[in-house]
Amino acid sequence: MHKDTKHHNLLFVINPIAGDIDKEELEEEIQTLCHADGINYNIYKTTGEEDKKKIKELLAEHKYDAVYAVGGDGTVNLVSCLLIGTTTPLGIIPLGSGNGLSKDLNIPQDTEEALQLIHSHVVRNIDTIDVNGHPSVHLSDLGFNALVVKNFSEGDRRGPGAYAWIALQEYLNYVPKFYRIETDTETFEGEAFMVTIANANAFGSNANINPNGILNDGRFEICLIEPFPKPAGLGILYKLYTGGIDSSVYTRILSCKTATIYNIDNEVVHVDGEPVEMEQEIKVTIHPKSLKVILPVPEEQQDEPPLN
Ligand SMILES: Nc1ncnc2c1ncn2[C@@H]1O[C@H](COP(=O)(O)OP(=O)(O)OP(=O)(O)O)[C@@H](O)[C@H]1O
Repeated sequence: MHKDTKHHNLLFVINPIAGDIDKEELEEEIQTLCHADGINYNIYKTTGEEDKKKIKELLAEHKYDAVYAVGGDGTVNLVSCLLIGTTTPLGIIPLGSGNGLSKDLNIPQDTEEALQLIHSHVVRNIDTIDVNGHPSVHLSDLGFNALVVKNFSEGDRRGPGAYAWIALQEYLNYVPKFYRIETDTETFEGEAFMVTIANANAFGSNANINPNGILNDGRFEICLIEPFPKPAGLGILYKLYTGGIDSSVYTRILSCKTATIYNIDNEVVHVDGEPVEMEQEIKVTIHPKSLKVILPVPEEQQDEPPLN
């Protein structure tokens, strides 16, 4: 068994609806694993109402060694908001329709394997981003994708098929919006199809909008897809799914530590997959290494003796 530290007291925040996956068996597995390792644990099931307040109360009452978010990127964001700037690490058991951050962190997508992180892991620090007071750990967007996310979250159907269908319908009529973006190093002014504020790399769909992003380099990227003729859409999609979007003539990447985005056309915004209402002026700042995350033990360390 290899660990940076042994955890004795865990909280699991389970989103029962995430990914449309039944999680009752998972609760039994958590019980078996924790009992086998002498770990105390609590489970909090989200309701979608006042979850942040209730989890905050649990965190104040108990001294948890780690909190596992069991769900998709929305659940990961909910838990992260409460752990940023603390010494308590975030664990992820990816069980949503979008599990983007867990993929960027190389957390196993298989539930049994991800649960092994309870026994064996390392803890590392990653950057987080503040988007007008909303913490973002993964990817936030203005423009086309944010509109699709909003329509998807308001719809009844879940899953990648429903998302793709909404995206196709919106794509046919979408008109790029106007933005002014001032970063600590450069200024962009013009129309864009999509503006992504990227701490990480790829959306849960595996579309890699920021192939060279590093989660702990003290910087974030603003990834622009500029207006393009509709027939070029397939080529852009291909590059998004093959890790080459930065080579497209329609993209521009601004690497920075701070930025102000003037959302002049009041386009919709999402933060880590959740639609959010925002002012026209959006201030973005990086908080370097402000969140501790639980990760698989890197292969090269697997034969070393445990630290304690
Ligand atoms: N018990 C619940 N009933 C309904 N909605 C819930 C419940 N618990 C959490 N939610 C909502 O689930 C969303 C987060 O879901 P998450 O991203 O973790 O999983 P997901 O399957 O990827 O979701 P989505 O498909 O909506 O992106 C939040 O909008 C939250 O308000």
